Amino acid sequence: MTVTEDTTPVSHFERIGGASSVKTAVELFYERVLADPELAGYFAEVEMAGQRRHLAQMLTVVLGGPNEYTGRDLATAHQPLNIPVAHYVRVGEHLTATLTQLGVPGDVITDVQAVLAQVQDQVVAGGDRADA
Ligand code: HEM
Repeated sequence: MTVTEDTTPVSHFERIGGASSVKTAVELFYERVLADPELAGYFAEVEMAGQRRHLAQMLTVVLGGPNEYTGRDLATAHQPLNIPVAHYVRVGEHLTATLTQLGVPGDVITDVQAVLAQVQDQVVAGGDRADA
């Protein structure tokens, strides 16, 4: 029986090791992004310490940890950047590769990818679907 797997309230956040694991993942993720010549330019003027903090806070929420997010909403932060779908896909690949490299379980990665798909319209150019 695997009933306990479905009913035990252990979040993905706890399973992967909590805040320190998220911090490591975010650091590795931005190392990859900044080393990618297709993406580095977006971050040329960005203050990366705050950027890492905000992504770590957001990833924590996505993984079912505490919500302490203090950044802007995703559409406000990304719509001015005119990001094409190809770059959105590339960023998602870097995140998946990072989580895989760190040994994050496959079901957690699948759930993170599902959230990435949900926010695509807020992130990519012209996709702002704020239900006004
Ligand atoms: C795929 C899902 C994505 C998520 C969950 C995400 C998450 C975030 C978060 C939490 C922030 C901080 C907002 C703030 O500090 O107020 C941010 C900012 C930023 N993101 Fe993303 N992001 C995503 C995709 C992308 C992509 C595809 C690019 C570029 C190709 C990108 C480039 C940036 C840049 C340059 C900033 C800083 C904007 C500024 O400071 O004005 N992001 N993102």
